[in-house]
Amino acid sequence: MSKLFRAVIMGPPGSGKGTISERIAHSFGLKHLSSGDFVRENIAAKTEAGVLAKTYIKKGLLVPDHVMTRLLLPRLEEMTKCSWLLDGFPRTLAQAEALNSACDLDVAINLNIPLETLKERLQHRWMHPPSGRVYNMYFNPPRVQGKDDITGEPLIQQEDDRPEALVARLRHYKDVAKPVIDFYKAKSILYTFSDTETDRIWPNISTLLSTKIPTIQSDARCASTH
Ligand SMILES: Nc1ncnc2c1ncn2[C@@H]1O[C@H](COP(=O)(O)OP(=O)(O)OP(=O)(O)O)[C@@H](O)[C@H]1O
Ligand SMILES: Nc1nc2c(ncn2[C@@H]2O[C@H](COP(=O)(O)OP(=O)(O)O)[C@@H](O)[C@H]2O)c(=O)[nH]1
Repeated sequence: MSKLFRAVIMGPPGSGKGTISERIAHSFGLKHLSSGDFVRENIAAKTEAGVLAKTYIKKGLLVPDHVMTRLLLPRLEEMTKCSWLLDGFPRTLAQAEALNSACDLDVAINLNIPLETLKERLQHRWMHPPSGRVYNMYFNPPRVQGKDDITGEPLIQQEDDRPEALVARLRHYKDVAKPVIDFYKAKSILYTFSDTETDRIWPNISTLLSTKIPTIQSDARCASTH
């Protein structure tokens, strides 16, 4: 049987996790699993974890670790035949430890993007909340201004993407992400990419993954996203 490949992608809000994950999923046939999408699906389906998660998100808080792991780990356990890339999880050391007990990771991608770049990007990020699809008015604008490409539904700007909220959000990210980064560094699977442009980072990530995933055979390719 072919070897399965498991990776996580980390980075502050606006660092390009979603954008780069889509490119990886498309180029390497990994399944893109987004924790934000899982949360939104559970909220829409009114599952027990979804109802609980909603109360935190409404207050602009992270969902507690035990709720996130309860939501995510069973989904990962179902995917024994897929190579996957996990985006948005783990965000805390407790989540990284829980994931470590459930499976072995091959690579942890860490995006290191300057603060000014993050501010600029998030100021222009528009989102389609039901699907989690994101746009940028310059980098990847929607076909019709203010409308989602697939459904035609309106796009919104998230409150916490506004510059005033961002600095506190980034400080919080740094505090909780540092132990996770150290955890993966100690396991020698951490790969950090620093630049202001996704298009300059992407060739380096692509080269890394080409060496790490020489032959994902067809039975381990799970091309669709989430
Ligand atoms: N690993 C996680 N731990 C705790 N809460 C999470 C996690 N993943 C998602 N969430 C919750 O779901 C919400 C939506 O997640 P999502 O990743 O789509 O957006 P986000 O926080 O705006 O991140 P980013 O801007 O980095 O894309 C988060 O704001 C958070 O409340
Ligand atoms: N200008 C610019 N915008 C980008 C670049 N890469 C991603 N974006 C946009 O920046 C925003 C944040 O990217 P996203 O993938 O959502 O980041 P995430 O929060 O880490 O998942 C989105 O609106 C993207 O379309 C880039 O290289 N340049």
